Amino acid sequence: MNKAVQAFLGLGTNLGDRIKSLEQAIQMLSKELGISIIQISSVYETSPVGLLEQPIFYNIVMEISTTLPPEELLGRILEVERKLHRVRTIRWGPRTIDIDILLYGNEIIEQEGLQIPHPRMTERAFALIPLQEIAGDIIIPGIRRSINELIAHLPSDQVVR
Ligand SMILES: Nc1nc2nc(S)n(CCO)c2c(=O)[nH]1
Repeated sequence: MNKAVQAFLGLGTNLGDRIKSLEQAIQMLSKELGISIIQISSVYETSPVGLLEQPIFYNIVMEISTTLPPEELLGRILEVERKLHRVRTIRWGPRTIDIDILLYGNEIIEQEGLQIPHPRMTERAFALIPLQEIAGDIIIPGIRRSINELIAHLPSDQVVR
């Protein structure tokens, strides 16, 4: 039995019934062997980052405890996205659900298709603010600034409420 690792997932959706998509993703992840959901942030309404001309996103961050190695965790996540009809059309475009691995213990992973900590999380209010809500004192491996400091330095155009 592998040791359990604390990990944080970022979930986002801006297509279709956004609350339903989040609920279904949470339900599916909670059924995955090797994944236990510890806590889930509030739902935040967030302005799109990346491709700006698209619908408003709903975002959450969840803390999990997992015995799955990172690659296996990613595989399970991609499977949940696929089941929720995540169609990868336009990069940065609208999606029914997007699940990112933000943190996996204190690990730093740089692989094709798997970068942890998530490479853009320190610039994204939609990841940092829900993360602050459930784990404000967490240290991001390789980043010297605290979550609060990172949030304080974000561009003001990212609206999260
Ligand atoms: N506000 C917001 N903007 C986003 N741009 C992309 S791409 N995504 C998908 C997550 O990488 C999001 C998102 O989840 N929320």
